[in-house]
Amino acid sequence: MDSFEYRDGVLFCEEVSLAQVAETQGTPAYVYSREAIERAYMAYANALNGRDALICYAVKANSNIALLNLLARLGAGFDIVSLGELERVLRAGGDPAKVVFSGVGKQPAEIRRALELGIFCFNIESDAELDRVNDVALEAGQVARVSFRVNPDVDAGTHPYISTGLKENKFGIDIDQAEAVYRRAAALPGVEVVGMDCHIGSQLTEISPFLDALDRLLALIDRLAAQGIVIHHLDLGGGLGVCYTDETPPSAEAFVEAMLERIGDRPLTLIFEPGRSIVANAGVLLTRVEFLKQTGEKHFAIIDAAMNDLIRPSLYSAYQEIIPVQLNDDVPSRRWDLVGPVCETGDFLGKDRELRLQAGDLLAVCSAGAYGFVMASNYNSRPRPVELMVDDEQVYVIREREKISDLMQGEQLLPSDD
Ligand SMILES: Cc1ncc(COP(=O)(O)O)c(C=O)c1O
Ligand SMILES: N[C@@H](CCCC[NH3+])C(=O)O
Repeated sequence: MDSFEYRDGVLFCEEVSLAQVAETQGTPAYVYSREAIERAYMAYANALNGRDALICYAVKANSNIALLNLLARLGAGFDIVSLGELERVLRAGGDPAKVVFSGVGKQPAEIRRALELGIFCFNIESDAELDRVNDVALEAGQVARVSFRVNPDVDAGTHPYISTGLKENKFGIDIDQAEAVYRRAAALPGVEVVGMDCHIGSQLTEISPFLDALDRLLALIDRLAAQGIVIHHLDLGGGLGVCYTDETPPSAEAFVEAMLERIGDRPLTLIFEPGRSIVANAGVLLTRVEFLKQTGEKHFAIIDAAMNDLIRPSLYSAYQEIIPVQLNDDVPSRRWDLVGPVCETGDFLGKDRELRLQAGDLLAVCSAGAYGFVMASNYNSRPRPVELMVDDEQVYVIREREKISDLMQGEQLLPSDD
């Protein structure tokens, strides 16, 4: 987290004190560093230098339009999974011609709109979806460019909830059935076969599962070529992990170089769909300690952020580092469970954390830039946090804190009984 560092005992994001940010913007608050986002994106771009490639940022990781706009300015394409994400990309100034559309359940209206905008490619995940895309394209008088998401049946070695490349997962087309699907697609008038894609899971900390998947896909590409079906692009998905605590994932450069080396001089346009590795460590969730409380042997710090603001710890038992915004060596250190105000036992952001805490202290939950705000909910009728982008000395509100009135928007009372 280079863009976040202590200066005289206070945590800064770039040139901005996070204590100051909490004072002016309140808590909980998501704070992102522009510099960190751009650096993470450029690590991919530089490693691909000169190669025919597209970096399609996975919008699901963090879909704020200000953030998408920064990436679009750097030339990014986008990996989307819904009409909502597609419209966000457009609003952010993204180029539809650099959009790939993933996801297992694309609706006809979503396909229609994507065709109308001329996206780069549909990443198709089943036989039935192929028929739907073909039908919608024919109705629209268009031809859809398609790739098939091949499930290579490799173990990504990650949390079972975020592993996607095994036979037992719902994603993609079994590699053993893929040839037949490609042959069928090649004969359909509403689609043009252009690519192959895969995505084997998220938060991968080793290169070897990517290489295993790549080898299986390259062999399939060769088998298809022998049948006259030419694959023009290969999309390796996202999935590169980040350091939340002591993980040591390969750098984006090392990862891209390993893929390039294995692909050699094959005439393939390469696509990557990174999400987490672009934004996770570019963001923190700022929160304030409301109360300290002891029950039996346990010490709880009740903070103003909760599982509805950041669900990863509750959902995946994910570990996110939690650090003080202002260092305070005068207070004794002890182990705390950091819990939110939501009425669920599973509402915690960290357990058993050694910290020096007093009521009123500010904390930063680290690595919260990916799958943070986007997975936030209004459970317990809690307004979602403000999102802020720091750029050098400036702080920009890129999404206002929700108001109580926002929570009831669209709700209606029944007509009165009299
Ligand atoms: C198809 C696809 N592409 C890209 C991503 C982004 O993955 P990550 O955030 O792990 O890079 C995901 C989510 O895991 C995905 O499902
Ligand atoms: N939301 C998950 C990752 C899911 C990846 C989406 N395909 C996480 O927070 O780790």
